[in-house]
Amino acid sequence: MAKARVHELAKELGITSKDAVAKLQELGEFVRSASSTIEAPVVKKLRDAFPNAGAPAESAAPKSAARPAPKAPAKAESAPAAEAAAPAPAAPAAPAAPAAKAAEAPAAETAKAPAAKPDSGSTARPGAARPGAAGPRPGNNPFATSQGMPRAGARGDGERTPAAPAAGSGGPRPGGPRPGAPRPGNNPFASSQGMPRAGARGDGERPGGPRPAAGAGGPRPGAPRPGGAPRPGGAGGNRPTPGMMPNRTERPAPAGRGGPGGAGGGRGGPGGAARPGGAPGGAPGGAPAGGGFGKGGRGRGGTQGAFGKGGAGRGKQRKSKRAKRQELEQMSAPSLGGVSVPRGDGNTVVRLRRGSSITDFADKIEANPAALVTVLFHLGEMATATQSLDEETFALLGEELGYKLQVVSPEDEERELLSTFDIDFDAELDAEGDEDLEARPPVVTVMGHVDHGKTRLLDAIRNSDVVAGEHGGITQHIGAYQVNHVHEGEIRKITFIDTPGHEAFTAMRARGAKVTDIAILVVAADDGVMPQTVEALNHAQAADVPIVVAVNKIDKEGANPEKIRGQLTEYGLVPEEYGGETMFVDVSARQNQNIDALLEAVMLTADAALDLRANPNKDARGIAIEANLDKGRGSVATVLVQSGTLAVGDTIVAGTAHGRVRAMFDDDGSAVTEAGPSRPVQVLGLSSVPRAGDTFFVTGDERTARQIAEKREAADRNAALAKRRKRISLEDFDQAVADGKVDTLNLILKGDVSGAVEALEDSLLKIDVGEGVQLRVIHRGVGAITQNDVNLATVDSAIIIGFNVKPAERVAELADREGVDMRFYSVIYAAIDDIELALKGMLKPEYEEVQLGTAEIREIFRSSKFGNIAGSIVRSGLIRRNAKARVLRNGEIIGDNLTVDSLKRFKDDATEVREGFECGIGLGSFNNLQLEDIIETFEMREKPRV
Ligand SMILES: Nc1nc2c(ncn2[C@@H]2O[C@H](COP(=O)(O)OP(=O)(O)OP(=O)(O)O)[C@@H](O)[C@H]2O)c(=O)[nH]1
Repeated sequence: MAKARVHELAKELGITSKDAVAKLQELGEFVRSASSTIEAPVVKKLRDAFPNAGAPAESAAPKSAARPAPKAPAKAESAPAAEAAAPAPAAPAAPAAPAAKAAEAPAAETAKAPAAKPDSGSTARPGAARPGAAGPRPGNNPFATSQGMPRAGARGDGERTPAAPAAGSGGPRPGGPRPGAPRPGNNPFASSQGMPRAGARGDGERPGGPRPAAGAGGPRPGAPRPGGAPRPGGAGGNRPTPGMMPNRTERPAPAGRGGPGGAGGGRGGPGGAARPGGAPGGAPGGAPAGGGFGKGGRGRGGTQGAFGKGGAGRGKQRKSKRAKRQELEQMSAPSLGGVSVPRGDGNTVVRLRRGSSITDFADKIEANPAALVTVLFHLGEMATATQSLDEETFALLGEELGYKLQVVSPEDEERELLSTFDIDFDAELDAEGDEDLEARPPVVTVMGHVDHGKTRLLDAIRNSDVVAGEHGGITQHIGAYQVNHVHEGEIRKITFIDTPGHEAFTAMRARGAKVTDIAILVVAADDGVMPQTVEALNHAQAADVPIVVAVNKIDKEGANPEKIRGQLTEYGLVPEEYGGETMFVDVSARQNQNIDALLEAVMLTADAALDLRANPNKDARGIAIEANLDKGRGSVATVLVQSGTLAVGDTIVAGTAHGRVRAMFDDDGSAVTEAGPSRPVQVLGLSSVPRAGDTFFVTGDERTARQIAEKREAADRNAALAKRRKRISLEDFDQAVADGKVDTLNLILKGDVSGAVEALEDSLLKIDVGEGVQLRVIHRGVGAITQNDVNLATVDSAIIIGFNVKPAERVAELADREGVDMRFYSVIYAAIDDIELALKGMLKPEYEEVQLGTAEIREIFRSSKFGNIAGSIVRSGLIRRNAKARVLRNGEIIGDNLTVDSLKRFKDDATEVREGFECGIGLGSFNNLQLEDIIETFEMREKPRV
């Protein structure tokens, strides 16, 4: 049967064109007007709907499940077939009838499948049996589960008039083993919003593609297709996504034509396999969405006209122009969720920093972030514009929009940034030959459990310096020092980072900086291996840093160095005397006993395990270890030169600080003019204070240094914005487990007294955590929460529990910046309860109302379509679209639980409007508005727990 125009067919059937259009719409076919062309299956559908003029209409449905089936799949794996198969006695056959003959076999199979296995897939679903559901709604398809709900849903949407219930409404169908239901893709709002998605997607070409159709609550990408029954048109559906992309993006113009769309879609199902052109199905599939939204757009245009501007005539003209423009836009940029977003061609590369947000992405493609949020929403993911997204989500979004997203690590980004200044350290290193390299001292960090003697040991080591006092200077703490040690008759230098503990280490590691060559693990012989000992060694091992064990306090009674050796063996540190590779040295920091032997062990380990060489004959590169702002001297930074030689007068950039080296000092306060590899020096002259772990290097000129610093600063600012989210929080722990992101809840406990910390830890460890989840206390301590705790939490995605303690200065800010969840309790049980609930996934965030702003109604515009629009002036704060709202009249609430459905500044949609400005506010169906009413808007924000 050939294509026909609606009015021709109407004539043939002896009905009016209007009736024909109405009937088609009722049947779920979208036709724009009587002159629209409709495809053969739709023609047949219409004929069937008017039995007098043609085929019997109602015959198929009530009969056996198998019988109508052959006809089904044409309608896109599809509703009608489903209805036919469904036990619904009242299921009208009409939609089934036009099915394409080509698809008989698969359809039959599909149709039979449910019959044979009553518990499988869709037939079991009560939804299938609903008489109402079996109606002409194409999407409401009992087959859908086996055939790919999304597809069915999408198709239905594609063909349906905008008013028709979306296929996606199948989502909440009761019961039924529908695997799609609980998935994230199962968008509760899908029923109305699935439509554009399906359209945009052009489902005819990608039945059940791996994308979740919002409307259908369908499988997330990669999700196993439920049911497993062969899908009609499955071949098309199985086509790889990339193949679909170009189709989608290059979809040709007929997007606006609903009628053919439906038909094309119909063919698309069974034909999908054989027909290379997804386009016929796809393009028209897009049509209804476009049409639907175009219409919406015009409607909105009308409302805009109503608000304040222009006469009716002009308004009308503008409307139609706008409609036309929208139509055009829809053709070239198919919409998803009713928004238009600039699209890539499938290969357009967009580079984003790790931790970027939708806003960052929007900036790159010059799109509206809100539009991207909507698109993502339709892909089954919810995110706010500023929330940073993971790579997977970006990939999903990018693929949908035709972009290839590359997530760049901070290291890569730094490399890129520097390459714009023609700086390439990798190439520089590659170019260095053996002849350029000279031995450099090892850099050592001392780590260990609290009170095991780290500080004391560092002091003892420093005092062991064979040439100490040479300069007669006064020892200063600058964050690192060098000692001279006689090794094999030769004076050798060793550099010590003298901030004991993991502090420096974790802080720098968190920034990806590698400073330490060797770690000395201090263990008190009278105490033994403690949690922080283990943690320290874990850190060192994770960073691939060889360890020398200093068994300290051997002077003490009850010291048992052998026990320490035995204990550490369990952690993979096997003493040399036991045949292992780790050197253990028994020392007494207090009595300066065996310190030389310890340094000897460090030298031996360094010589054995490491190639400690660097080129001193070039501009210096290194790392900032410590920095502070001195009242008199300005920024004072201790840097460790890693290669090259730093000289007074050099221009350097360190993190976001830059400047010319005005003066340098070493750890005994002596002025230094030059510092070679592994030498720590205090540097004066920087513009600001770098952070521990920031890299520094010498640049040719000050301008370059400044520009690099500025670029880094901008990048940091963006990253900080994007990172304003919790790495892991108690509330989302359960979800993170479900997503497979974590399987361990790492905790850091800090309390005011050790008894409380221990009690808390004991109780926590007794919690029945359930299967597949672990609870681990990675660090505990007495005292305020420190930056180090936050750094540790950052590295290990831990949550910090403070019991009767508060964070130290600047720590709260750091935690916020790094997205570390900190919680404070003063009752142990409250902490235990929260953790327990989090582990069970029951700790739900508490929200509080935060007022955003108020607006006063100055004028009311009545619109039959959109309800009343309140022409208002914002009196305080701001009015934001989608915010919650209530209406007050003389101080009394006359409407509550409302939403700012639409917000406009004159004719333009606005996301928010600030104090003093006029705007048009639509509150959905709430129409009880009067002049001078106050519209109060607010937001529900997560309440911090106490
Ligand atoms: N008897 C004895 N006591 C020691 C020795 N080394 C350190 N101590 C004592 O142990 C206590 C803790 O020493 P610190 O050096 O402060 O320990 P720390 O590991 O730096 O402690 P935190 O900074 O709190 O992590 C002090 O009272 C030291 O005097 C030792 O070799 N023998």
